[in-house]
Amino acid sequence: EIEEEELRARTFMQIIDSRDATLSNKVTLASWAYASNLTEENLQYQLKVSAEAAKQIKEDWQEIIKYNWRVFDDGDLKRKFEKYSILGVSALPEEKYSKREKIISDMEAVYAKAKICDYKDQERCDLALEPEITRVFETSRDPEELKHAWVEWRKKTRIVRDLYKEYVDLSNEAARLNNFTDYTEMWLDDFESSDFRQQVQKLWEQLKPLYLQIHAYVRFQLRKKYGDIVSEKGPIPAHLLGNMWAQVWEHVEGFSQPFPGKVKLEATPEMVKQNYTPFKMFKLAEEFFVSLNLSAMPPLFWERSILEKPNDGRELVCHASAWDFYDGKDFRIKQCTQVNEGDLYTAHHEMGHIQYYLQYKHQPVIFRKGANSGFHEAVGDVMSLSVSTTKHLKKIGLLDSDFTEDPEVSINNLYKVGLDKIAFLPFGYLMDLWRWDVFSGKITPDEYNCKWWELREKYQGVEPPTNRSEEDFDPAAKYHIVANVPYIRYFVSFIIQFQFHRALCEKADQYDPNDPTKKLHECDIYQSAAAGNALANMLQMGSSKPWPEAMKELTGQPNMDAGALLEYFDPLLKWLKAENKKNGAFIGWESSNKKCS
Ligand SMILES: C=C(C[SeH])C(=O)N1CCC[C@H]1C(=O)O
Ligand SMILES: [Zn+2]
Repeated sequence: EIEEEELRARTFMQIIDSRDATLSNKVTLASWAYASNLTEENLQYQLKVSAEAAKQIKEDWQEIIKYNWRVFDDGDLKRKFEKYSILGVSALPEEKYSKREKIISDMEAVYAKAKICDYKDQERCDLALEPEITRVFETSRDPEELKHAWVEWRKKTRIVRDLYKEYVDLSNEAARLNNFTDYTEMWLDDFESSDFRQQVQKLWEQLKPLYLQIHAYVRFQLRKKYGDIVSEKGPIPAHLLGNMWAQVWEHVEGFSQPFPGKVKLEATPEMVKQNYTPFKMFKLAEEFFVSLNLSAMPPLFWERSILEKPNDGRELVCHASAWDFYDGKDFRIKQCTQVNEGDLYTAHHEMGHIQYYLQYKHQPVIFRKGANSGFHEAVGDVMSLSVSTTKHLKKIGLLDSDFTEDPEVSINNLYKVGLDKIAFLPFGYLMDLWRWDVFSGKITPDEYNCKWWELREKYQGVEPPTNRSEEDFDPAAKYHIVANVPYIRYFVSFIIQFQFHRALCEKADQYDPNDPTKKLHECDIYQSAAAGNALANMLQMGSSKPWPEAMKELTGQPNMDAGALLEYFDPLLKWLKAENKKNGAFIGWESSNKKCS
């Protein structure tokens, strides 16, 4: 009677799948409505729809667990039941479920609506994170102005500290109702690898020497520019690195290029000169995907996406995001796009999510996810690795027409990419190192902030511009913390995207380890259908198979491997080591003299 039960189970799964599609569409529409217009009415509607969905999911789950799915023959059917048998946060009793949903929505709204006063004009107090405060970090070279923005933003976002503690407790309660030890274990279940944390720790250890070199070089350059506020051997003051969270450092490139005096490697002036608009930026991104024989954006994408910040006075979540509405037709991006190079790469990043949605839209809903969440974050960045090459930027007319390649310019560009990709690694790691310990109880609420700064110093070698205390709650200054979005996916992405890039560059005949004229960091896969087809074959799998099988499908081997990133940046590592030696730059950092109490 196993066969008979398996037949019934197959029919039942089809019913569950279509029910899941309808429900997911409704929940996503309500969530989009609120995120795009943060009114009380839209919040109430989102909470109502979310509560109803949780109720329905719990009812379906009662049915699902009645099947003896562990002994089924059909692996595909088994995998569906295995995934549906984990109820998730819907396991919470209704009022606790809604309480937790409201807490997350409220924390996200605080972040989205937060405003600070202008350093130069204290009367003007309407500066939002995007675009105003972001622009200060990218353009100001006044340490006092940067410190003001850094401190004031954190004063406005730390007010969620008590909400966050409740969110942690409710999330752990939900995890335990799913037979996980805590919410950390529930998050990590996604990676389907029992030793995932060890794998990630080992990857960081392989990458740390490269990070130490770029950290030492950047600190040396910042000390030259800003003087003694940057110590010779201590951590780097976080407000001087061109980014609110010091997570990417490309905005210090202008005054720290390995070979100064070379042509500027920035596309922004050309974009402005050529009257680029956000729409044109996304059209350019689409054209890159189509050139690889991948899918164009469907009509609804252009009709329903929000590609620039609305100027009708509404409040909305500006943090860039890509949305799947689970009906095979409606896919959207919401991004408060500015016309600059960084946002052009973000546009490619977000469109990478949409491409993944399009490639797996034929899958049952339960498999319409990345092979793991790091895969989803990597797709768009793989495109940007090609787009950001000087040869590509020149090809699309975004570099000076009289631009000429030479080995020093190549190092300058590799350095610029490194200020994004290498600098990011410890931040991408420590975000969830902190949260894993918070959910597991190793970090208690009375030490939330000072443990955060311990990790920021230990892994990233940065320090706050002023002393901190437990009055502060600096993790909440970062979107993903208040929005309940895991982060280790980005650390994974920044490693595997180089494995994907290397595989695609070989397919595009743009890279050959034995041919010095086909270097990995100069590869541009543009217009290679061979590369695009190989990528599509992997993307179409969705999460229907464990991620090592998807990794093997594209790269020929099943593991995460730092080797591709190290190979890509090897010429830069050689240059940095020599330069740091020549400058007598201190490698690593001594403990900070800033206090947290
Ligand atoms: C662009 C997105 C939306 Se999925 C993002 O959150 N990213 C992309 C890179 C890292 C991380 C961040 O901004 O912190
Ligand atoms: Zn993303």
